[in-house]
Amino acid sequence: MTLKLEDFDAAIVDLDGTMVDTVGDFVAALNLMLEDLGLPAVSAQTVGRLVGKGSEHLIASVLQHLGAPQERFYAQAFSRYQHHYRAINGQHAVVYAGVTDGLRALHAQGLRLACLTNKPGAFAGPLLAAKGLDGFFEMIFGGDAFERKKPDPLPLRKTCEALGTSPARTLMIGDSSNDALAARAAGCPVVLVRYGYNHGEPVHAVDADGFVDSLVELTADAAPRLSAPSGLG
Ligand SMILES: O=C(O)COP(=O)(O)O
Ligand SMILES: [Mg+2]
Repeated sequence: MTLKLEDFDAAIVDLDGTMVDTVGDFVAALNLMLEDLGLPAVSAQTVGRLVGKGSEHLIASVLQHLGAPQERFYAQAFSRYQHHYRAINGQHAVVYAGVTDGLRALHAQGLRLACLTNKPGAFAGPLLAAKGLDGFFEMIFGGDAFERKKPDPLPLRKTCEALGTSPARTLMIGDSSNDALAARAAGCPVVLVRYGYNHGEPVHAVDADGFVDSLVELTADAAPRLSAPSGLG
C-alpha cells in the first residue's frame, strides 16, 4: 500500500507516545499514589510497558505488577492517582522532535486534525494546551469520551463521524497496537511512529500501513519515503 497525503481529508492523532513523551508524568503520579498507599515505587521501564489502555487499566496493572490486591487498593489508588496526575500533568512531559512541524505541515496540506487518546479528557486538553499543540486540533477526544477505548474501533468511528470524513480518507497516526487495531477495524489507514511505547514490544511487528521516525516524514517533501519499501516496512 502506498500512502499519499492527497488521499486523506483528515488525520486522527494519538497523544501519549506519539506527540508527547509522558512517561515522566505517569511515573511521578503513580509513585506519589503508591507512596500514599504504602506500596513500593515502580520504574519508568515498567510504566512504559503498562501505559496505553487508559488510567483504569494502568492503575490495575501497576497494582498487579506489585502483587497488591485490587479489592484492597484499587479504589483509593484511583482517587490518589487522579489527584496527583492533575497536579503533575505536563511537568515531566516532552513533545517529541518533529511533532510541531509535522502537525503544521499536515494542516498546511489541508488535512483536518483530531486528537484521539485513551488519556482522560480532563488531562488531555490541558496537556496539549500546556505544550502549545491544542491549536492544531479541531477536536480532542479523551478515553472517557466514548463508551469504549482503543483498541476498540468505536472511538475512531465516532471521531470520523464528528469530523464528517470517511474512515478510508482519515489517517490514524499512533504509536501502539491499540491505535493500529482500532484503525484496521474502523477502516482507517494507519501509520505508527517508531519511538513510542507499544507496551514495550517492537512496533514493527504491529500490522500497520507505514512507520515513521518523525511526524515530519509524513509531509509532502518526505512523502516518497512512505511509498518506498523502507518507509512502509
Ligand atoms: O493514556 C493512555 O493510556 C494512552 O494514551 P494514548 O491513547 O494517547 O496513547
Ligand atoms: Mg499512544
